[in-house]
Amino acid sequence: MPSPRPACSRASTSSVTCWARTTPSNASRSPAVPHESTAFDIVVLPGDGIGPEITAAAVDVLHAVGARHDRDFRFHRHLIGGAAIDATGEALPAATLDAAQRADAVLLGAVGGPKWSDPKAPVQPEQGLLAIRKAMGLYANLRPVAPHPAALGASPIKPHLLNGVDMIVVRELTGGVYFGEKTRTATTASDLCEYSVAEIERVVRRACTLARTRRGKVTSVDKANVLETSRLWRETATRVVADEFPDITLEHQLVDSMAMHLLSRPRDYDVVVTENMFGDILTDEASMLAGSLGLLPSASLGEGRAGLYEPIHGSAPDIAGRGIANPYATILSAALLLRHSLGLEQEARCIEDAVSAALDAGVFTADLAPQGQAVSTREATAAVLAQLDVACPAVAMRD
Ligand SMILES: NC(=O)c1ccc[n+]([C@@H]2O[C@H](COP(=O)([O-])OP(=O)(O)OC[C@H]3O[C@@H](n4cnc5c(N)ncnc54)[C@H](O)[C@@H]3O)[C@@H](O)[C@H]2O)c1
Ligand SMILES: CC(C)[C@H](C(=O)O)[C@@H](O)C(=O)O
Ligand SMILES: [Mg+2]
Repeated sequence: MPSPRPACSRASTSSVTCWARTTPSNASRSPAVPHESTAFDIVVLPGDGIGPEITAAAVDVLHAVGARHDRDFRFHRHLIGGAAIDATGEALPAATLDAAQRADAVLLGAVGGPKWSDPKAPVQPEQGLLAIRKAMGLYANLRPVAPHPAALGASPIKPHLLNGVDMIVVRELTGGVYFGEKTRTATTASDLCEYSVAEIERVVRRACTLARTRRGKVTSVDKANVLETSRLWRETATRVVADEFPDITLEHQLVDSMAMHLLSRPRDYDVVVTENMFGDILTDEASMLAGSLGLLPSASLGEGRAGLYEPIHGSAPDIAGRGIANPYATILSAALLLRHSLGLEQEARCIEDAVSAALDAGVFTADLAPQGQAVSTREATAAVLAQLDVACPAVAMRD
């Protein structure tokens, strides 16, 4: 297994030229043996809002990488979310789930939007996303946070706090309050938050395995001063680390103060493991370390090889259809797909280096750029495609 090393953009002129690589090969999932095959079936779920724009960008990049490396990526588009509700009445049609379960990997844009947000509607787009995660057993959602040196100016956090920040949040994805029983009367409502020991153990093990390939530190985030589920979480995490990962430094952090420390001393964190809802909220907050929601990719993994890859952001209805969404988070999610599901580490690095080089070259969409200097989604994608040559010369020659 290659040891983790920083990704250095060859085009970089910044004094900090290495973009910390946050997802070392095969580090966070069951052994991913490099694939013998050169043909791969990738299910693409564009979804709603900016989903179609950003998945189109990532597919373009995958096509280009596939062509350069003689890989046959076969894309199969299916419906999910609001688009699926409009067409079939269901947020996750059976045909979509079936295709996803047979694919080598799934690339998803985003779901949801005002068109489908009536709380009284029989089905909501977000249910499709939760259902596919659950049905595919994708319990570990890896959300790397490594601010790019060229984009530090877009962050509201002081640059001296950001240099060297390199963490991965491992968010539990198929349990907790998201999936507990819901009740509703005219005057009350409840959402049950439930976790089993087995659910906590497996995600903590995933976090510790990942930490072993990094700085060996795991921060477990909970609310053990109030919640029973958090007390079970803390107890279980402590036992798993003591029994199985004595080499890992484990610290516990309450989620409210974590929200503060994340911004005041983000460099201190290596692997952060937490339950479903805390992970959702903390990672949107952490995106401000990187400068934009549009920069953070994610990988949702289970025990099998196939995973689901999506940016952490949503369907951004406020900018949908305008061609200005930042495609980098989705393109970087495609890189995670190549690494974790297809075992194509070199190709994954190629994409990451190309995005890094595009950022170094100042190719910023509106979420990152000073007013008047922003490029469109397509221009940003074109810059990544152009940088594939610069970022991967050795691969280009080999092929
Ligand atoms: N994984 C998903 O499919 C997912 C994730 C989060 C939210 N959602 C859904 O998305 C809808 C909108 O939610 P929201 O507005 O709270 O969150 P959001 O992430 O869609 O948008 C929040 C803000 O960030 C901006 N933004 C997000 N992605 C961007 C990108 N790639 N480039 C530039 N700017 C970007 C948006 O324009 C908006 O101002 C809701 O229906 C929500 O349920 C879906
Ligand atoms: C849309 C919503 C169900 C989803 C979540 O909360 O998991 C989103 O916020 C995310 O971060 O992927
Ligand atoms: Mg979220």
